[in-house]
Amino acid sequence: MRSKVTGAQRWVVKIGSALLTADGKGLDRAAMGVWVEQMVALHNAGVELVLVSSGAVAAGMSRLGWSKRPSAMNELQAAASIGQMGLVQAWESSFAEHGRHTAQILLTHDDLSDRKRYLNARSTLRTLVELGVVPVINENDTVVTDEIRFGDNDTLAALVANLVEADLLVILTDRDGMFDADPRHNPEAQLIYEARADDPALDAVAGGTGGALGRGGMQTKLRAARLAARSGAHTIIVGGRIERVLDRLKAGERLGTLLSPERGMLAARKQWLAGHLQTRGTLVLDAGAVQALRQANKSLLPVGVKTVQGSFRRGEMVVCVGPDGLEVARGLANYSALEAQKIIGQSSEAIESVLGYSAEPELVHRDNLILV
Ligand SMILES: Nc1ncnc2c1ncn2[C@@H]1O[C@H](COP(=O)(O)OP(=O)(O)O)[C@@H](O)[C@H]1O
Ligand SMILES: N[C@@H](CCC(=O)OP(=O)(O)O)C(=O)O
Repeated sequence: MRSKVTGAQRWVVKIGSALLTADGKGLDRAAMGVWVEQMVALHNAGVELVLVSSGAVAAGMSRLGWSKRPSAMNELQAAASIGQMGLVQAWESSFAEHGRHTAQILLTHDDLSDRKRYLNARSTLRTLVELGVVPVINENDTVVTDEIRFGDNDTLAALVANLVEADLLVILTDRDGMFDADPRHNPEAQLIYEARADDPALDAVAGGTGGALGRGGMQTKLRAARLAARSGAHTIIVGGRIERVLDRLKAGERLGTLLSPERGMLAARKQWLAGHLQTRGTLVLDAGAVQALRQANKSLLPVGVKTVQGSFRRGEMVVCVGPDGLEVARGLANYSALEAQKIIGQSSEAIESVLGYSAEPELVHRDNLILV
């Protein structure tokens, strides 16, 4: 029984090109329908789901009648933009049969390394998930080159797992999981059931690149598991054609390869925060706020802040000091310095009328706060 999997509340499910297309002949609608049924069952069981779907290039190739993946970048990008239409239509109509909506999100890695875009993507995704809609994410292939060339949606899925703070990343692929050698070349290869994501022995076994349609192979899947582990997520690499694979994973069956993070989710996040040394401003707290942070492990609300110093943007690191000027904590601000100036000393309910909008009730959420 895999308790980390059965207990996971937020899943990112990534489906690769190798699986989505029926031997290069367009999208495998029947297979998509079977995954959708299972995803809907997970949803009904209270699991929050985000889907990362490849397959745009492969679907575009089929619409254009191309049998060979083009090597020219402009042709790949054209194929992706044509195929993306079919891809989202197929997901939307399949989920609609179960009364569920989907939402299309196209992202690039650059979007996620820019703090402001990162926060915007995060709040959109959170809102969609709260609305019970399944976001369907793919790379924005028109504006990127490296990712489409390397077929690296595995990395995108891991970045999404970090973004939505998923506890589980499920990478569905055309093999049963990660083997101790490339099964295409070594029929004796054995499935690895469990490992620590950071185990260096895995580098040697994940050497080969992918198949004709997918491009990343196991290497990008391993890297994805390591990235996902940074925010404390577990990763499962598993065969998407295994019967009722998602249902069985949810039931705790030992399928595929489970790659575990070295630390728990919150610990991983706090560690990441602690390594974030550059601070952009200071919040001076009143005695009550200092006590709430230190003794009750609470979030910092605007009402407990007396002054704001420095110039910081939403998402940047600020130092929190007590009335005596001594550092109490540091954390990521939910509002910029200019916005913070306007809302300090006020109740969280007042944020909306002061700013004209309200992002979060806290100035710094406790998950983004480390006590000093
Ligand atoms: N150690 C390994 N275990 C399993 N598969 C491997 C391994 N090394 C390389 N591979 C290859 O990786 C392929 C899956 O990657 P890829 O084609 O990129 O799929 P996807 O489109 O699902 O991302 C498999 O078909 C397999 O041949
Ligand atoms: N974003 C592109 C390429 C991504 C890709 O091939 O990734 P994968 O099959 O997951 O290794 C697509 O949708 O076709």
